[in-house]
Amino acid sequence: MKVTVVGAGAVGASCAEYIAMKNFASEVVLLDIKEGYAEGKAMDLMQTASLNGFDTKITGSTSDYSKTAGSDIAVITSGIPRKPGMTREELIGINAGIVKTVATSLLEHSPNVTIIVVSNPMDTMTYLVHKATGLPKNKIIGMGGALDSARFKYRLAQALEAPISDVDGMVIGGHSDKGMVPLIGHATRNSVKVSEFLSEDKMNWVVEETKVGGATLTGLLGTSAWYAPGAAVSGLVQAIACDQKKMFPCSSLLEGEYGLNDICIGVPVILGKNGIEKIVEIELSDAEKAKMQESAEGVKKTNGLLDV
Ligand SMILES: NC(=O)c1ccc[n+]([C@@H]2O[C@H](COP(=O)([O-])OP(=O)(O)OC[C@H]3O[C@@H](n4cnc5c(N)ncnc54)[C@H](O)[C@@H]3O)[C@@H](O)[C@H]2O)c1
Ligand SMILES: O=C(O)C[C@H](O)C(=O)O
Repeated sequence: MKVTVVGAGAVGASCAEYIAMKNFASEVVLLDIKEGYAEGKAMDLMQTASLNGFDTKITGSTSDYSKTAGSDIAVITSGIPRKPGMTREELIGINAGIVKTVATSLLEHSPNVTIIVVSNPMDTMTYLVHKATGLPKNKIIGMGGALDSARFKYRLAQALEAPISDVDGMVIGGHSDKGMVPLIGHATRNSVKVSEFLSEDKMNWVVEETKVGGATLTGLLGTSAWYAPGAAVSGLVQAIACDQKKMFPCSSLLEGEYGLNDICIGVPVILGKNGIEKIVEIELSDAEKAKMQESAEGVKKTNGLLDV
């Protein structure tokens, strides 16, 4: 199993590290445009192999896509991150050009690749990869909901004063400060709805903190987060590489599901060796449907800025 990660910055290196630590891939190629940067990150990570006990071979490449040839899975993290006070949507001007070039270069050397899009604004970048590559829709996956759901569970555990392993919950919709739809009505503590334990105010707090999860970290760090994003990507890569049939909310091209068309947005999907093997349509309340609709309108507005 060969995995390429484009962009050897904070998120790309974290992806490579978590993938290697899980020891399921034979090879990870890191690629960046900064001369020597991916090679340096790869060497540093390889020097953790004997310490951390993995056999995955990590190599680096400066802009040489021939090194990525025959990749089964590629992760696109190249592009700029936001700074405090910015929205993810403001990154489109620079990141759209980068993501389009990267996706087409990947495909030239790996025609059967499955692409996981991370660069922001992620739902729009995922849509752009569809338009730019023409790959089948099961082979293009946007990562956002897996991360947002992890943040949702973190806040749920805090509010419940419970261990995270006790809680379950999912975030669908667009990966944006306003567009996320944390499904608080479906969230559980050991199969019991969290509304049995939490006041309306506490549940609202959980939802609002989840939606601004990325912005809160950007404010603290001065740039956006990388540990949880890298871990979330590694979970998707592993589900595909190991044919796990695991369910994650991912940005997926919709053709009528959830009443939406011609849009990539976060919905629950089953990930296995064929990428997105199924889009799962869950029953939403009227309020949740309205939020999903509003979220989709936001994503479509950003898609409208693309030159496709
Ligand atoms: N979807 C998500 O949940 C999620 C989570 C975290 C970050 N992100 C996004 O991921 C992106 C990367 O974030 P980061 O913190 O790693 O940024 P970073 O600046 O640390 O790394 C980005 C890397 O991309 C490289 N790059 C730029 N253009 C390139 C090109 N044409 N080809 C190859 N490499 C190129 C840069 O040299 C840099 O090393 C940002 O757009 C950020 O918003 C998304
Ligand atoms: O917040 C960001 O801009 C990066 C990423 O989308 C995140 O949610 O951490």
